[in-house]
Amino acid sequence: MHTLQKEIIETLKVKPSIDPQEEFRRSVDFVKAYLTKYSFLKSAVLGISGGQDSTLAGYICQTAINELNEEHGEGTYEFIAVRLPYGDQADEEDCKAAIEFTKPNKVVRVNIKDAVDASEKAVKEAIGDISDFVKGNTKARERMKVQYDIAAACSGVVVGTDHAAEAVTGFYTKFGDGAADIIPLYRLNKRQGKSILKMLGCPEHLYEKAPTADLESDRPQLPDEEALGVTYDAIDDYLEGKQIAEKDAQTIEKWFEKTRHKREEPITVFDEWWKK
Ligand SMILES: NC(=O)c1ccc[n+]([C@@H]2O[C@H](COP(=O)([O-])OP(=O)(O)OC[C@H]3O[C@@H](n4cnc5c(N)ncnc54)[C@H](O)[C@@H]3O)[C@@H](O)[C@H]2O)c1
Ligand SMILES: Nc1ncnc2c1ncn2[C@@H]1O[C@H](COP(=O)(O)O)[C@@H](O)[C@H]1O
Ligand SMILES: O=P(O)(O)OP(=O)(O)O
Ligand SMILES: [Mg+2]
Repeated sequence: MHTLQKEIIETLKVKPSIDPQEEFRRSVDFVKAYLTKYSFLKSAVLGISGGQDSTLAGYICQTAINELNEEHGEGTYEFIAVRLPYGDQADEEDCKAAIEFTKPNKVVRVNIKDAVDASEKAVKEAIGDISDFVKGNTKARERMKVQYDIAAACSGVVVGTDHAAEAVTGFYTKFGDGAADIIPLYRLNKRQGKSILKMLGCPEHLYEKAPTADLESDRPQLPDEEALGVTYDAIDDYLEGKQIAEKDAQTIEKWFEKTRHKREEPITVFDEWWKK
């Protein structure tokens, strides 16, 4: 095994194989324990995109909230699913299916288009043109901002969907979807998340769907694998400690190094990691 591969697996705490039921319970218990530790917390807030990760995180949250309400009285806690389209969402039907499967206590919808377009206009006036790619990251940050507004108004925590297969490549927007209060999928790779959804009886098309950040208007629904230049199968194998094609390992490790800053706190005079 590559030395870096070993370091990555240890850092991201990935197991070579999982028992889906056991890992599901571990995440549910984690959400329950966190919410009950701080008595003012009453809700879990999560953006539901119609993709695999938010479907899984949503089901985990709703299960945790249902159990908390059984233990503490109906209506004490709620899971708030947040729809955050930029205008019309191409995979609207998947989003509806994810909500039907997770059965949130509450669904709210905030169209982020006006806010993102206003920000783009103001920044363009100040500094000149910004690319569609940069605007894509503004969408992710606007989504996170809205979730924090809702969490603040509803005594909630913002739930993130980061997991090992995204963390290793840093395939998320810094302080956008990379920002959250709790991340119950941390430690899982993509196929482990899929196996949990399968065990839970999730509609197959939601976990077999091509993962997409869907941030760029010029390249709608661009598959993550195309943007990354490596498949999730290869990433998952790498994270499970398997030997993969040298070219794929190099691609993964290049992303890992390039995005190291995203997995650290903002850099201070005391930090040394970036000098290596
Ligand atoms: N598929 C899509 O539709 C789509 C669109 C946009 C972004 N993305 C993905 O989302 C992710 C976010 O993109 P990104 O990484 O370009 O933007 P980002 O905003 O997440 O990170 C880039 C920013 O991080 C900071 N930064 C960069 N290198 C640094 C370093 N060495 N030390 C400290 N700070 C540093 C800078 O502020 C830079 O602007 C990427 O993985 C990208 O591919 C996908
Ligand atoms: N369209 C969306 N509506 C609500 N929430 C969304 C939307 N797109 C993304 N999100 C949230 O961001 C994370 C990360 O998405 P990636 O596909 O991994 O980039 C997603 O799990 C939602 O919580
Ligand atoms: O984060 P999601 O739910 O959008 O899943 P995916 O990353 O598979 O698009
Ligand atoms: Mg997605």
